[in-house]
Amino acid sequence: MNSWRAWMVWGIGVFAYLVAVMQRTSFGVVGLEASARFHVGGAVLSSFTVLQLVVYASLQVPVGMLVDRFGSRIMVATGAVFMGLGQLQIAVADSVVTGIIGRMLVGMGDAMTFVSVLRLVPLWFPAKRSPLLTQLTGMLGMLGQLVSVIPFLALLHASGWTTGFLSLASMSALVVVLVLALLRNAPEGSAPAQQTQPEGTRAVLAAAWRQPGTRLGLWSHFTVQFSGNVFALAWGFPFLVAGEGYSSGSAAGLMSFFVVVALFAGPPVGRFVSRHPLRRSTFVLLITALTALVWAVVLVYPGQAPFWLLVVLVAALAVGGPSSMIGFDFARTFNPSHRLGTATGIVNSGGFVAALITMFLVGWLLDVQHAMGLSPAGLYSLSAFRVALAVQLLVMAFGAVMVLRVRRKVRRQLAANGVHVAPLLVAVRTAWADYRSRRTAEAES
Ligand SMILES: N[C@@H](Cc1c[nH]cn1)C(=O)NCC(=O)O
Repeated sequence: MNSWRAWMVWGIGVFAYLVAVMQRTSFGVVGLEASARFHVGGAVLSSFTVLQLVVYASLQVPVGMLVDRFGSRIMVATGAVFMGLGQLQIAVADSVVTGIIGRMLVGMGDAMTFVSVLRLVPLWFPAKRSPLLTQLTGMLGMLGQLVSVIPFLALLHASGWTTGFLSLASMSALVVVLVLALLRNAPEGSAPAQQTQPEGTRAVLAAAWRQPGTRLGLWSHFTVQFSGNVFALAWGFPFLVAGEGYSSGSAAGLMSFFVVVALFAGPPVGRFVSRHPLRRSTFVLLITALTALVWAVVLVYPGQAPFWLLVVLVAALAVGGPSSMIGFDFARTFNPSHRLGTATGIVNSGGFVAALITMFLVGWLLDVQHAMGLSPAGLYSLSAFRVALAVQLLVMAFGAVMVLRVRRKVRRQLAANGVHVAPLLVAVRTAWADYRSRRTAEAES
């Protein structure tokens, strides 16, 4: 394996993903301008994001199957073409319908990128590097969110809507050129994806789904990622400002802190996964329990929650992003490479489906309380948010139960292959005893 080539291919893949994240988040940062351009309020504007996410989530499995069939190169390039066309459309759109079509095109292209880029990792790098590189892919891609918050917003303010979105479209054009010129599906000599696929497309899907490791990845992604998405993409800002009564400047600060924590948490999570592959689901469950606990404290806190508590909440939510990458690690370690795209697509639909369901439930619970006169202080009152956001605890509990159920199957499968996972307490006690005897041996030598 030619290592500089592997790094170049991965680097181009990561750049394509970073641009996809930038396209994905670009609309969210221009809420005020979009409101004026399309003459609509927040509710209609949020439907732009929701529809984009619906398209993204519903395409994950088909995209995964296509990546296995045609390889990453063509899928990443096609994704960039769709995103470029979507942003061109937004650049000239002046009605809600034409704007939504643009965002849906962006969602389609975005859906094709992450799964395809992740598939490059095990094909170009040795297995021991995969957990960390998977984390780094997610982490570096997140920088795209900062690009849309800072330079894109500045350009749009300086040169106007059309120039801003045309510049985004040109970034996708650059991705198409780079990918077609330099990105290859696999190192020379290893057979291209479509030739190594011994089963038909449907059989690949069925086999990926039947593998309990894929479903453990799906439920891990479902359980640990959605709360952060719901917060960052939909309800975090209204909760902090209208519910908790903080200024929009403080809320924006917390949102930026979210990105920073998610960025820095990636490598430690990757290292943990490399060192303790048999404790991946336990890690997911611990982070979920921690998130649920912090949410519970925030939601029952009498009156306005103190700022430090919200900082803790945002940190817990942000760690959910890198932790959800463990889901892709399950997909990779339990599936052969010819169905890795399909398995990754199945996993990636988990967190986004959970986020969409929860976003809807929170909105619905706010509406119901208001309609029934249960939130006299207003639709977005703190008491109404408390009830509505508590629904997340149910979704987390459901996901955790599914993780535990599928994990039993995975452990039975591992045991059949001679790998026995000791109960956590036994493993911790053994590790502690090993550590103590190492220290004693060091002290005596
Ligand atoms: N878990 C996220 C990515 C991530 C990594 N670090 C923080 N977030 C994920 O599943 N991403 C899919 C995508 O298309 O972005």
